[in-house]
Amino acid sequence: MPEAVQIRRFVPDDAGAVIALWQACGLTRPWNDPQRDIARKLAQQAEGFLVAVQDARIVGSVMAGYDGHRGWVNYLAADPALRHQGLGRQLMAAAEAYVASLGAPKMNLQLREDNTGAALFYERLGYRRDAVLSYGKRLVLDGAAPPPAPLAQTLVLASRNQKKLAELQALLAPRGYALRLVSEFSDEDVEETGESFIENALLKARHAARVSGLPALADDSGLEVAALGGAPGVRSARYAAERASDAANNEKLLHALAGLPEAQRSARFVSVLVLLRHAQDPVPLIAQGFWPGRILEAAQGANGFGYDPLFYVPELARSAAELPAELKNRVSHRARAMHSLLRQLPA
Ligand SMILES: O=c1[nH]c(=O)c2ncn([C@@H]3O[C@H](COP(=O)(O)OP(=O)(O)OP(=O)(O)O)[C@@H](O)[C@H]3O)c2[nH]1
Ligand SMILES: [Mg+2]
Repeated sequence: MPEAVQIRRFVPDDAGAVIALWQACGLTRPWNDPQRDIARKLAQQAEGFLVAVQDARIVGSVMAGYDGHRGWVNYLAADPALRHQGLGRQLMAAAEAYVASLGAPKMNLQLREDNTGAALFYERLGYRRDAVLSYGKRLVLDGAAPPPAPLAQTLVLASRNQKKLAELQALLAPRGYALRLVSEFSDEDVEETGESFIENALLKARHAARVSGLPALADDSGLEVAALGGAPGVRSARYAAERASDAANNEKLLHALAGLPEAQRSARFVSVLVLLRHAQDPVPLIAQGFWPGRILEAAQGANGFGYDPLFYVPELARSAAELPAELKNRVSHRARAMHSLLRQLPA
């Protein structure tokens, strides 16, 4: 006899099974990349992404969220082998409870006009067809080939941090850009004298564009801890000392927060990206990305770099150093800044 269905939050390891389920239920469409849809949900109200599990198998899913006016539900899927057993109803009840807990006064959903089976299902749950037309406009063409790059395909990266290089390269490769490190062109160290991430990123990018003759990308990033008034902030790399090791910085941070309860350990990573077309570019492209979390009491995980082992990501219930590189690169401050930067590039 199969065990009872459990509904729980989606975790990244569920992705393969969930996508297979969506395919079995006919929910995938060429213009919606399911991996990207999952990544987007993990970045927004991730706790509204639920799965149904039976005998350690994913048999259902639902994505719910609240936009400040209405609750919305997407990707409701129930294993076709378990039809008519109340699984869809159970998932919808969980989705409704979630958006109601956020204060949403009404749940909305969209159905394709020819999906009469689903229409009957929702009517049985008390949903009524609204006298409205649904309009949409695509802002990102997920399924389409990437637009041609407007810049030279090779950019110089104004950084000496190999971990940043790896993350930024992975983010830019799908758009056809390659990165070369500034150290190929100059050994000179740029002093990061700015008070803001933007100022420091500009200093680094100007220098790299000048010594290489290439368009330049710089990332200035860091960790802001609320209880420390935003420190270490722009000084994150040199918090414990000039050229401090990650371990020394982490140790100093733990010490500074010693004894503080969880509720007072909130923090965020910040990444500012600057892109200059040339060394004198008067109109730099600038993008900022933020990643909220909190500081753990002890290091967890071995991936990533810097403060990753101390940075806990509540939506994923893991430290940043426990995330596979590919997942960190979908949800991090750097990924968010890069998506914003890419949106500013002319198509
Ligand atoms: O755990 C982390 N995960 C991250 O994803 C991350 N991003 C930034 N940081 C911290 O902030 C400093 C940046 O300082 P920063 O922008 O000056 O970079 P950097 O000095 O390492 O290299 P460069 O690019 O300046 O050459 C870094 O060293 C780290 O301590 C991170 N820590
Ligand atoms: Mg630096």
